[in-house]
Parts: sequence; structure tokens; C-alpha cells
Amino acid sequence: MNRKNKRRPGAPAADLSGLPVAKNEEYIADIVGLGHDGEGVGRVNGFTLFIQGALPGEKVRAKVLKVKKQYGYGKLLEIIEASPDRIDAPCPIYKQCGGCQLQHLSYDAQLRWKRQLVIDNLERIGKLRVAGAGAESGMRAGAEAAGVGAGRGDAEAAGIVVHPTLGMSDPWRYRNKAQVPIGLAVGEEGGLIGGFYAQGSHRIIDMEACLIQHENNDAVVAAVKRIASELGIRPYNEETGKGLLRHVIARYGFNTGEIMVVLVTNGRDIPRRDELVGLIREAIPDVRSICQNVNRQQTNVIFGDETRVLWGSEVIYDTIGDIRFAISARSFYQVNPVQTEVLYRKALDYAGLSGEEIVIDAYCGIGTISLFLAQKAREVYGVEIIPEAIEDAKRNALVNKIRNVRFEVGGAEVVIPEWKRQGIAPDVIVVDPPRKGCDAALLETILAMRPERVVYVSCNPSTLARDLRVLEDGGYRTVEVQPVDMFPHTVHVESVALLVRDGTEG
Ligand SMILES: C[S@@+](CC[C@H](N)C(=O)[O-])C[C@H]1O[C@@H](n2cnc3c(N)ncnc32)[C@H](O)[C@@H]1O
Repeated sequence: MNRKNKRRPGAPAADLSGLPVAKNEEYIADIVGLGHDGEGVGRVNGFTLFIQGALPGEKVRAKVLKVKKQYGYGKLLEIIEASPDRIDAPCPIYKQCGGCQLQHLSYDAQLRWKRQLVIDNLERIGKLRVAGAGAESGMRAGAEAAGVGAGRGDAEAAGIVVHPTLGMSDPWRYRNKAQVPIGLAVGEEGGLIGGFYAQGSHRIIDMEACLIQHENNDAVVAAVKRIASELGIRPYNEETGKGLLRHVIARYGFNTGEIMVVLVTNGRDIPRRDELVGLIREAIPDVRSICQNVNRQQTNVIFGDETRVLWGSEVIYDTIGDIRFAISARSFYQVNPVQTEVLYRKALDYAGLSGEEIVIDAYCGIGTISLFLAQKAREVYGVEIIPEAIEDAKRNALVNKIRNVRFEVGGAEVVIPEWKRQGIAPDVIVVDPPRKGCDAALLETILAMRPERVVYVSCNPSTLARDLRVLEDGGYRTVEVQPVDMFPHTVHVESVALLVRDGTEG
């Protein structure tokens, strides 16, 4: 269900009379599911009300804030019957901060919900049949719980096996990267604040500690805020486009202890730059790299195109398994290193390599999955759109003495068709696209190349489901999907899917 539909200018307002709820009135709602943004999906006299903070299985009292023809939004006023899965969120700023959405749900229930979200998307968007897909009790996601657009499930075979989500034994302090917008403290001359944007807004909530962030990243952000304030560095103002410091990015190598600090600035000149660098080095002894990224655009995009080293190395290193990775300022590197290893091992397992295969790793970033696969394949080809990431990937191959890999910069949808023209015939294609999923031209090329297996690593179950449908229609069968909890306490779900070409064994 598209909850963002806007009325066309000039179109008549929807007739909301006769609906079972009215704006500003209070109702008792039964919560029957959890929506994609972690909100409770309530039912009031058959009408759907999305209520932030309510959990499946609960009975709540809510005030209606907004009504549309098919659904509305309510504010949680009282929990009349609480879910056994409800817990007290440990973070003191959980309610203001938009970073986590599920801290009030027990971790075990979060894992169950994430699996259900994957199943719901496969069924509803992909029209795929999932083996034994009875909903986890009370864990249906938004549209499904509301009974809108339910899936047909028209795949032939027994259905896709969706495994229980692989969670963390300690799901806190797992992030290796903090990306913090900087603003001006209200009423305090010159003081800088930095934290998260409040949910659904661009209002910065100042934050000293984030419970899903590694402690070192908290310390780096706090130090940079303090030092920049002392040196009189002005924060960037989104509305006026004035001011200098936009974001502070802290990256921490969990297995090496190396730290990178990136200052994203609205211009090249940093006043008292040498003092700034000296004070950061003094405050953070394990820092290995201090970089500046220049972004003069009035945009939500964090990074600009120009990055330069202010001090130290242009990369930091980290390890996953026994492979060492160089990571530069703008390169994508999975944020949860513990679960990354779990994810990559599953991708490797699904690739089913014997040492003889030609493999393509599309959207390869700094070559993390490529290098994992190369240890078990004849040759791996990686493609990635960010040039610095490919430089990192090449360096990573050299550092790890892995020679059977070839990396190329460019859009996967452009480079892979070119590889096809050159006669490269992969046995396995691994894709790990951004949230928007695979480009249609890439899916077409995969179908034309006819690899035996496709391994699809996804951070967005809805685009995963959409793309699996295309691959299924083109002669592939989705065998299994493994959700991996890379982002505990948030609504984000990572999964890895195995597809085999029709007529081959899964
Ligand atoms: C989810 S990340 C995966 C990276 C890598 N596989 C990993 O696990 O670290 C997606 C990557 O796709 C890259 N990307 C985005 N659009 C692309 C495109 N059209 N072609 C190739 N790479 C692209 C991004 O820069 C990013 O590095």
C-alpha cells in the first residue's frame, strides 16, 4: 500500500464521511501487526489506524490525528493490554531520536518480525509462494495486517524456504560508523550539537551516546564537537546554506582498532585547520586518518565529490574473517562487522563454489564479497560505481595477495553487458545493490548470461521481492532466503537469497 499518495491539484477532496473514525476523536484499537516503519497496525471497527509505539497483540487507546479514505494515523494515549513482547527501551532518547524504531520490542520478537516482513514482501510484491508461510503470531507487517493487497503466491514448487533471522548474541554497540549532522545549539553562543534527526524531520537531536554505536565513535563525535566549538567553527545551516561544518563521520575498525575521522564541510577552507587537526589527534590517540570531504550542494546527500587527507592515511584497515580491507572515506563498508561475516559466509555458502567457477560480484563496494568468493572460485569480476571504492578493492586484493580478481569502475548495468560482449560467461552472479534494488538492464543481462546460480544480497525486502519476480519470470527459481539482522533495534532487514536456473539442482 502506498501511504504517500498525494491529492492531485484541483482534484476533489476525498469524501471521508461515513468512515468509522473521525479526526481528533479517541478510540480503542486492537493492534494486529507491525508496519514497515515499526508502527502498530490497529483496527477500529474494521478501519486501519497506524499507531506509533503500539505493538501487535495490544489493545490501546488512541487519538486520531489524520484520516484518509482507507486508513488513518493515531497517537498512542494509553496501553490497555500490553504485549508480552513489550520491553522498556534502554535508550534515554529513544522517543525523540529517529535512529531506532524497535527498542520497545524484545529482541527475539524483532527477529521474528523481520522474518515475517521478508515473507510478506515475497508474497505481496513478488507474488512468490513461501514454504509454510503461516504468519508468526501477531507479526504480520502493515498492508498484510490491514488486509490490503494480500499475496496470491503463484510460484509452482513447494515454496521458498525463509529461515529464521540470524540475530546477534549481544545486539548493542554494533555499529562501526557514525554519521552525525552538525548544528547550532539553541540559545548557546557558538556551541555545536550533533546527533540524529528527530523522526520524520531535520531537527537535530544532540546526543552524547548512542547505544547501537561503538563507544569509540561516540567519543570521536563528542571530541570533534567540543574542539570545533572551541575553535569557533560554524556549523552548516541547511536553510540558509551558510556555515561550514555539515557532518562528522567516525569510522572504527572493530578488529584493528583503527579510527578515521571525516569532516564534511561546505567549502574548502577550514579556519585554524592545523590547530583542529592537532587537537583531534591529541583527543583521539588511535586516529589513523583525518579527512575532509567538501560538499557545497544544498542537498540531503552527505558526501560531496572532493575528499582530501588532512592528516595521516587516506584509508583505515579492518578485517573480516582472515581478509584485510582498506576502507576510504566515501567507500561503502557494512556497518555491523560481526553480522557482516555471518552474511558473507551465507553468500559464499549459497554460491556453492568448487574452485572452478567464474563469478561476477555486482555492486562490489571495496571488494569485500569478491575477495571472500575469490578464495573458492577460479576468477571473480567485481563492478562498482564509486571510483575510490574500486581503488580500495584493488588495494585489498594486493594486500591479501588474491590474484584471481578483476575490478572495474562503472554502473553494473553498463559494465556487465560489456563483459557479456567480451565473452565472459559467469557460473554464479552475486548482486548486493543499494536499497533501490537492481537496475532493470542488469536483471535483463543476468537472464541473458544464464548463470547457474544467482545470490542476491539485499538490504530492502521490497526491492528484493520485485527483482526476484523478474528473475523467476526469466527462468530462475528462488530456493531459500536467509534474513540476517545487521541492524538490531531498527526496522532495517538484510537478507541473502539463493536462486538457481530452472532445470538445475538447488
Ligand atoms: C549495499 S552496497 C554493497 C557493497 C559491497 N557488496 C559490500 O558488502 O560491502 C551497494 C554498493 O553499490 C554501489 N552502487 C550503487 N549503484 C551502483 C551501480 N549502478 N552500479 C554499481 N555499483 C553501484 C554503491 O556505491 C555501494 O558500494
